[in-house]
Amino acid sequence: MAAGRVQSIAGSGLQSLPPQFIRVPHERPGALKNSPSARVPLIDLSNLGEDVPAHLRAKTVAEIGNAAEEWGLFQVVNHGVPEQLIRRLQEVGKEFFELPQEEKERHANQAEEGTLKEGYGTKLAHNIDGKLGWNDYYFHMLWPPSVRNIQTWPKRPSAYAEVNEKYVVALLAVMNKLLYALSVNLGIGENALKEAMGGDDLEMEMKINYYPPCPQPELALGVPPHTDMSALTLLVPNEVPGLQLHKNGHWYDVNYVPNAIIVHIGDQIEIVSNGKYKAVLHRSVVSKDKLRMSWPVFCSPPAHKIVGPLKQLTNKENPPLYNAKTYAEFKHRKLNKLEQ
Ligand SMILES: O=C(O)CCC(=O)C(=O)O
Ligand SMILES: [Fe+2]
Repeated sequence: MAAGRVQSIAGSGLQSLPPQFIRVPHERPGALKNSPSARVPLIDLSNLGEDVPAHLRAKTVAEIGNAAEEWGLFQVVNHGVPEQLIRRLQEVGKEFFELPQEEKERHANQAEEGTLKEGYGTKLAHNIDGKLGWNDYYFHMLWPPSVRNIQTWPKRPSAYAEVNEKYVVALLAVMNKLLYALSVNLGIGENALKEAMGGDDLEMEMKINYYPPCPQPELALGVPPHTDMSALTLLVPNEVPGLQLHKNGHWYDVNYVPNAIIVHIGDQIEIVSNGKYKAVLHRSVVSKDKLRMSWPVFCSPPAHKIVGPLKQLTNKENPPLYNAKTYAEFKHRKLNKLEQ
């Protein structure tokens, strides 16, 4: 099946949702009534600064550690990424999606089932009765500069590359702070997690999610339930809520906090921490009359890096709970639904 763009389908003025987007009843957003809005932990990252009293820093490290253990997701404020830069990132991403369809198609990726390829895309169903998400996306490598393929980035708007290059530098500092705090909280030395994720070879990938208004949002999902394969995912949404996380058998809305960055613990941090930190199960829902967009940046080890439970965290009483393997192998297995 050729990939129909959700944006084009949405723009054709439908009154009801085409069948390929209708989820089975138990997957529908309304299946669990009154899913409460979760007050996910909100953490002030300025308290990790060098000039902050030691007891405040220790308190922040503990807050981050607890959030990673209990929720696998939290939001950070005073993170050091300028508000204006986040706004620019969002403007240039939105402007790309507002280009004429033929121009967007010139950036179309060569998507194969179950993989993300650089460029503009729409996910294909994984199997014969697989349902589609109400979502188009753009995906490209962002960091380090040696892995960027600028020719796969949007060419318009013309500020796109410059804004993204600035954004990733600011975001790298946030990622480093988080990996530092997560390491210190495990009592394994402040650089241990960064090193376990590849040190300076750690990679960052930009995804822009575009969720147009949906005629029957109660029957659809934007992105179906999953944990991210990454180490950490750092996401900024627009102001339209839609991210939900699964906790204690319920789906909870993640509340929108202006200018906050949403941090997801991904599979690789769960593995190296031998399960102490939890990769968060999450999904996105869509809106009847509003455009939702989100900008997750996936921070992941390079393909060749072997990832397994850290030796310092395992012993006779705490045997390793995960098999060590390269990140490339992990991805291959997850995308093809093979046992890890
Ligand atoms: O749009 C969102 O808030 C979540 C998207 C997501 O989970 C993903 O793209 O991996
Ligand atoms: Fe995700």
